[in-house]
Amino acid sequence: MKKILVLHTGGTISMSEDDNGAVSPNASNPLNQFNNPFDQQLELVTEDIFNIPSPHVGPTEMLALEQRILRAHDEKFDGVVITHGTDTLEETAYFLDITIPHRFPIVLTGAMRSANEIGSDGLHNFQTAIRTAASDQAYGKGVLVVMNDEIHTARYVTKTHTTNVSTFRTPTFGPIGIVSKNNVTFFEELLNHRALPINHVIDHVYLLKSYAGMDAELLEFIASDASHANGLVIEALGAGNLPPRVLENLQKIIDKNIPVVLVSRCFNGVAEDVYDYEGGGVQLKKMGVTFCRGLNGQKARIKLLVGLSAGLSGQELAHFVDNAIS
Ligand SMILES: NC(=O)C[C@H](N)C(=O)O
Repeated sequence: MKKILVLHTGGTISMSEDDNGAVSPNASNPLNQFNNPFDQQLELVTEDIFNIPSPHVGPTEMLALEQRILRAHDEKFDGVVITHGTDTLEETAYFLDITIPHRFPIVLTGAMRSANEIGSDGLHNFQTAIRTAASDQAYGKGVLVVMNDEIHTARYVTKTHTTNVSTFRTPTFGPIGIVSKNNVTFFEELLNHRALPINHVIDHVYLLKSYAGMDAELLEFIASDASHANGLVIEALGAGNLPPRVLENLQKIIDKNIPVVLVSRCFNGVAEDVYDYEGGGVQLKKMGVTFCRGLNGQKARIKLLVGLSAGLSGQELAHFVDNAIS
C-alpha cells in the first residue's frame, strides 16, 4: 500500500465564507473532517504544517516545506500532496521543483472557492491531487500542480484568472496530463532536471515590471548602495527590451555586482537578445544582463533567489538562471 504525506498550508481550500460572503481562515482545516476515500488503497499521513493565506507565504515557509519533504523521502513516503493558497502556489511549487533532487511525486493543489461555498472545488482538487501523487506515472515528472482535473508542471504553470476554477494554465505548452474519472493520464515527459538543495534563503531579491516611459528612480535607489539588493529580476518589454531612461542606473547596478535577470512581461514566449537599438536586448546582454528563457517574472525571481542562496555567483549563477530546462 502506498503511503502519501499530506501537508496542509492554508489558502482558500481551508477557508470558509461568512454570511456577508467574506472568506477567511478556519481554526481547523475543513479537509481534515473528510474520511480518506482511498483507505483501501492508500495510507494518508496528514500534517497541518501552516494555516496561512498564500500571500503570507515566502521563501522561509517554502524552505520549511522543502526540509519536510526531504525528510519524507527518507521516511519512505511514496509521494507528497501539498494544499496551498493559489495566489503564490506557483512560486512555492517552482521553489520545491528546483530544490528537491528526489523524483518521487510532489503535487500541489488548492481551491478557488472556499469549503462552504456552492460549487466548492477544494475537496475535488484534493482528491485528484492524491490520485496523481499515488500514480506510478507521476514518478520523475518534477513537482506538479493539479487543479480542475488538469496536471501542470511547476516549471511553467501560472495563475491566470482571479476567481475562475480553471485559473491555472500553462500558456506556452499546455498541461502535461489530465485526471479523469478512472485514470490519471500523462501526455509528456519531463526534460532534464537539476535541483539545488539549500538550507537557508537570502532576501532582497527584487522583481520589477517594465512599462512605457518607465521611471528610473527605483533602479536609482537599488544602484545607490550595493546593500540594498542581492539580485534583481526585470519583466522587460516584448522580446526583452527596456526604455532608454533606465539604462544608466541599470549599468550602475550591474557594476555593483548585483545580478540582473531579464524575462518578458509577455505571458507567452521567451526573452532573447533580438533588438539592436538603445535599450534593446542586444545592448542589455552586452551590459551584463542575464536572460532567463521561458520563466515568468515571479519564477525567475525564485530561481535567482535559490541560486544565490546556494552560493552561486558570476557565470555559474548566470548559467543556472539562464537555462530554462534545468
Ligand atoms: N484561492 C486562493 O487560495 C486565494 C487565497 N487568497 C490564497 O492564496 O490564500
